Amino acid sequence: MAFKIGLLGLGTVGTGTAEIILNPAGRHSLLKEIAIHRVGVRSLDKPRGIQLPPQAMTTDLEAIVTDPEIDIVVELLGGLEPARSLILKAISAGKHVVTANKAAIARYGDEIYSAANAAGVYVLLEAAVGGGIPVIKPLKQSLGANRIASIIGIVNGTTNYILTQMTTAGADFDEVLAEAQKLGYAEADPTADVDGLDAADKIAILASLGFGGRVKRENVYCEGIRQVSAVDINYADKLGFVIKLLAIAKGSGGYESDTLQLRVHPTLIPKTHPLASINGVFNAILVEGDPLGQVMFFGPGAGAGPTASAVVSDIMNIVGILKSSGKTQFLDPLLTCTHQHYCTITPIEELETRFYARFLCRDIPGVIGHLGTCFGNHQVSLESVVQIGFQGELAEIVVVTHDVREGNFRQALQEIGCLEAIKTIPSILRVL
Ligand SMILES: NC(=O)C1=CN([C@@H]2O[C@H](COP(=O)(O)OP(=O)(O)OC[C@H]3O[C@@H](n4cnc5c(N)ncnc54)[C@H](OP(=O)(O)O)[C@@H]3O)[C@@H](O)[C@H]2O)C=CC1
Ligand SMILES: N[C@@H](CC=O)C(=O)O
Ligand code: NA
Repeated sequence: MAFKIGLLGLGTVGTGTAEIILNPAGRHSLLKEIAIHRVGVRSLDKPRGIQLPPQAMTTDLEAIVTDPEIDIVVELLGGLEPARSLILKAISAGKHVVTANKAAIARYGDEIYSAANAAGVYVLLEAAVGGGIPVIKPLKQSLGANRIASIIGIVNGTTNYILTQMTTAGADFDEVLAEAQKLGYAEADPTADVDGLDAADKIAILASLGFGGRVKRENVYCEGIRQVSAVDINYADKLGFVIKLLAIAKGSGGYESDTLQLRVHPTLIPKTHPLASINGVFNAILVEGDPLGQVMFFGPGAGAGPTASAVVSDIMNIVGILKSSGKTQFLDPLLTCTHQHYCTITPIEELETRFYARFLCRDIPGVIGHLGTCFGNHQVSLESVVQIGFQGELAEIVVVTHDVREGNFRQALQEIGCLEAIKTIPSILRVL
């Protein structure tokens, strides 16, 4: 008897998922016991890249999540609604759920996992972070013995693809974004990628798993890559850095540590750092724990095949459990989410980090001295100050600070902004 899947969505990831299930040859034998029973889409007339029996296709998604024949609902719609309501309905109908929807889980994880635990069903989400990279299950299971100190990742394929193309080919932002959309990497609304929201969803999920507490999505500090310019990419290169969109979660005391720093922003990374060489659509997540030390998960972070690989592995995981126990009255605590408390997130102005700032100023004697005085007034110590180029009549000065409290750095910038010689401060970026 086959285990029946109700597939919600037949777009990039849905099609990739169906392709694997319909072509089990040469893969794990459990795949032969999985059948796509029904598929829910928005439009029945759209041409599809895969052949499915027309009678399996429907626009009535509620009928799928309540269909008594279906064992596992696979939600690959994206967006918040109707995804959230359909997941909750599937759970209350006793279905296990597999989803790639980080946006919905990051915001409604609390509601969804409470419902799933009460109903005795699994909600698995390996595809939601890092696409095809196994990172959710390793964090839940293989790293469970560790006190996690930090999780730092490049977790958005679209922005990494854009930054890589801008760095290596001097490509234009809008053109590369259009390419990423064509390749199926970007979200339906690519502002979620470009503005860092997708990465923020993902780090909220990873932090919750790594640090054993719930995270309020709105507490994740988030900046995207719109302000990263070719000029800064060049300066970063000259100073020995590359610019990447990083998602960072750091705890103060391991598992169930209550205070976390949680942020997404473009970051200058030393070229020697392991994350510096992660290019294109690839993602990587560097986890540091005690006693393990550092471990890095690397692979394709978006796209049909890689993401479907993660979706299908979750389906197989559930099928394996159903086959061996026949029921799931007692959920495996290493596969579920049972956190009850919310972590406290440190406000961004309290955090200490290095900064890169670029100033455009009149080329008059003493400017660098004035900058140094303003920084000194706010306990901001400088690691380097360089004046390399000109933009028209204006000199360009770039500073890199030592670790400083963000609040102090911002106060210093305010004072600097009032200096007669300073015209603008076009870029402020953090440095790892
Ligand atoms: N693309 C990627 O690389 C990755 C995506 N993800 C996540 O996977 C999920 C799916 O993404 P992706 O496949 O790229 O998205 P697509 O936009 O390519 O596909 C979405 C599918 O859902 C259907 N759909 C959407 N809304 C509705 C609705 N209201 N009613 C009925 N059907 C609906 C669409 O139907 P129709 O075809 O008729 O329009 C389409 O088949 C998202 O949560 C995304 O964040 C995660 C990792 C990587
Ligand atoms: N839009 C996302 C898709 C995978 O999660 C990305 O670009 O990483
Ligand atoms: Na993954």
